[in-house]
Amino acid sequence: MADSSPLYLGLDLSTQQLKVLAVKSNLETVFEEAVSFDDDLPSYGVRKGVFVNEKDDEVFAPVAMWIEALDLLLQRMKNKGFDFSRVKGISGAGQQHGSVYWSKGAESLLSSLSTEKSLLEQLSPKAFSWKFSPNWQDHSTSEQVAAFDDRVGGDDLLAKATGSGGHHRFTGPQILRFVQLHPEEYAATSRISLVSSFLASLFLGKIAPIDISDVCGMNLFNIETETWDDRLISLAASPSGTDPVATKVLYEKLGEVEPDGGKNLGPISSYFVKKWGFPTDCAIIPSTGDNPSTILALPLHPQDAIVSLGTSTTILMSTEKYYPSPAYHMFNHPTQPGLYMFMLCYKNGGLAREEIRDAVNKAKGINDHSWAQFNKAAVETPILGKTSPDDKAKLGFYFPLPEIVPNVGNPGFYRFEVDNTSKKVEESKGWDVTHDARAIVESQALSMRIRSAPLLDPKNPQPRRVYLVGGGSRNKAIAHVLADVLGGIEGVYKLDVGNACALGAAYKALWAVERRDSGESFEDLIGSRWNEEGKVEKVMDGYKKGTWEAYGEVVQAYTEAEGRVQKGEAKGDTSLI
Ligand SMILES: Nc1ncnc2c1ncn2[C@@H]1O[C@H](COP(=O)(O)OP(=O)(O)O)[C@@H](O)[C@H]1O
Ligand SMILES: O=C(CO)[C@@H](O)[C@H](O)COP(=O)(O)O
Repeated sequence: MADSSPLYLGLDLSTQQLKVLAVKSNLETVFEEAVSFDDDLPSYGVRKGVFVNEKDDEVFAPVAMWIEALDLLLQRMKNKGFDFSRVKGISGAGQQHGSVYWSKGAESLLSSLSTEKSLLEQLSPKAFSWKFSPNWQDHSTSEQVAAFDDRVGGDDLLAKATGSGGHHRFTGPQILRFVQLHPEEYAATSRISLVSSFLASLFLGKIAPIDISDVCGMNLFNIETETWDDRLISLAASPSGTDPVATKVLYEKLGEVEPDGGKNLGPISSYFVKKWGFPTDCAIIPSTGDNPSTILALPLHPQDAIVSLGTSTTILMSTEKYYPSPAYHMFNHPTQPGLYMFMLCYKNGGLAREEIRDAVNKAKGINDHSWAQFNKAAVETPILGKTSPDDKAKLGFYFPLPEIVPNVGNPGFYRFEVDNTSKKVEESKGWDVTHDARAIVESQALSMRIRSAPLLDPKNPQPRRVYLVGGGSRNKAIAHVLADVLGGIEGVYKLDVGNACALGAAYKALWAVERRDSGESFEDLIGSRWNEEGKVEKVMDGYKKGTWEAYGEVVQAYTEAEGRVQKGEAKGDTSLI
């Protein structure tokens, strides 16, 4: 007999793809599908999911492309025989910070969709006052970020209030720039969604509220008072920052924030029932950011860290401590009031590693994008590129794009050498590009190690476990170097679950629908059904005596070299070879 047990869908609308994953109540993943923006929707002409306007430091994506991706994803699911009638709940994960500007007619369009036509035909362009969404790689808002920091007395006070100092990609500065550059389109905007709440809105058939965790990526929400911060809303609303009418208008465009990550926002819109066969009682649960969603892909212990090796590279931890600093981000936990998510986000993550991979291949006369040479070089190069204890340590910083951590506006590649005895840090005259394969992963991991230290128990300054997720997690050489630098008392693990953000979203939908009452926590419900066998694979030992300590010895030199890069005092190179 055909299985008719409930299914829960998690979608991930990330930079390069829209993915979906379905789980059963016992947490078993039974279906996965994806649409790649570059490969499956070439007519938009995006590269790696985005358009880049280098002149103005803008990075953005067409909203229509995401809608067409959803049409295509559902069609592919149907073609594969997916049984929509079993879906009892849907939640999602969206690339963070991006904003979608709905037109005045949007709600009525969303609520009266005809099954004769696709979502794309009916919503684009009419449902939007602006056809693009700024992407998290955008770097165009320096002026606005300075205004945000100043508004509350500096980036440390902004971090205290909102969980982060001012950041180019954060939605508040992006909205202010939109107000300044596109006043007519802003006036024609009825509501502003994040990418996550945009996704939920499509399924709900009306504008969904912004989620309690993803809202922390806006520089607009005060985590301490648990409400929009009036000082920052009024700044984003008008360049003067003192226009009460403009402030009121922005409050209306943003709407309420939903405090319960497991709230049933309502049943799925009738369009999806009639067109695809979803049941009428399928619940739409708030979508959150892709990073908050990732920490829901497994029951995370205190002192555990997740390293997400996607387009961006992030390190995530769940913590009871609200310990804000402009050096990193704190978000509300997506399901548990009183818990927080710590995050560092590197723009030069996957794309920078790919540049080095290609340079290493080129140096070896290989003209493709395979990882074999990069991996060989990363594993065979000794720790910090030192072949003997007296050798100088090699430290590299690889920023083909402007970087978030540290805040570096000018792209470039920087190589330093550290004298073993004097600890003097000098810019290198250059080294063989094969050293860069290890050096880039060491550099990214050292940054994570140094900046996550305040969150770890000082008596136990290593994570308990490091979990790797995202496209790069299948790479054992990267895991090897990360393990050397970060340690990990129990080791380094790969979360073998397909897409962790989509899985976290599917678990969130499951928890929201099946929790006994609003008191049953996500951790309790998912923890009681979780069996790590088949889902978690140990890929490396973590702590290796001597190795972890060797990296400890260059922490100071690393901080000094990074400071020079940040202050523009290092020369660097514009190419690797
Ligand atoms: N074998 C591999 N080794 C290292 N990196 C890889 C490998 N396979 C894929 N990647 C990286 O994974 C990234 C995409 O990760 P993914 O998690 O799918 O993306 P997104 O962040 O858009 O969700 C690419 O930028 C690519 O560099
Ligand atoms: O900007 C951030 C987090 O602050 C990024 O992590 C985005 O959320 C995009 O994620 P991916 O598409 O790389 O998964």
